[in-house]
Amino acid sequence: MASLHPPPSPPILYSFESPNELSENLAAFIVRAQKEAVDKKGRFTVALSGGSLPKQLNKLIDNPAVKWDKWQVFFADERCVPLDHEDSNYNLCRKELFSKVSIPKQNIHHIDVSLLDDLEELADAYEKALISEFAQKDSARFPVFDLILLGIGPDGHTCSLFPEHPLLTEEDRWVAYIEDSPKPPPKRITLTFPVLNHALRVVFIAAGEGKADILSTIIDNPQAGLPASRVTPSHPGQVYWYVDNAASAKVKYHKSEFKL
Ligand SMILES: O=C1O[C@H](COP(=O)(O)O)[C@@H](O)[C@H](O)[C@H]1O
Repeated sequence: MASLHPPPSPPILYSFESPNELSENLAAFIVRAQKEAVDKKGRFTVALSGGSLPKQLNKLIDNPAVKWDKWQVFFADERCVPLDHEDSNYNLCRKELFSKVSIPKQNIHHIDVSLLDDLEELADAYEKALISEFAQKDSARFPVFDLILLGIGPDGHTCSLFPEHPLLTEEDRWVAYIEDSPKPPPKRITLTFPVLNHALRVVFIAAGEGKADILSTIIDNPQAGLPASRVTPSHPGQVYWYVDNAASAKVKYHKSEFKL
């Protein structure tokens, strides 16, 4: 019998000459996603990562098409440290983006640092922040982000979902915590696969030859089951890869031509 649910769409891979060209085209894509979301629902829900990602959003700054007051910003993962700590993903995004644009403070949903001593409470509180943004306005079992922006680590991790970690099998929670991250700092919270796999658009961003080996494993060999390969949003969700040619040098998968 035919399934009622179409299978996830294959990823779309765009590869650009340089990190600069990557950032420009990524900005154009984000602006289009924002317009679609705002026209439809009056708001744009985005999850940001830390690492190398925030810098690559630089072409959004000073772009008059960006309606910052419509953005509702969450974190795809966060390190459980104070907000002004050098390991904080919030702090990194603040330096690279928030301090340069005008997102209303109440629309940037960071962790509650008064709960840093109790990670279960902290993850629960973050999940509640997601529930109040999504569950009251949409009626889905899991939040449906308009856009989730992700990075990849050299071991194939994404968010704070690390290879072979028990969290890879989480099916119910929206936000989970870990205390044993193989990459420091050890204590983190993360969106789970059910959340990633209900998003409308998930974009992985990677630049530089240091990402070349892991990128080819994630994209060309998804059966290896690395965390980034497990991001396969259900219909009508779509995974995109925005990478530069140095990062995609070893990838055999078909590269699409970028068109807006
Ligand atoms: O620890 C983390 O690492 C990943 C990848 O970082 P990158 O520097 O290799 O881009 C990042 O996406 C995640 O948010 C962060 O907590």
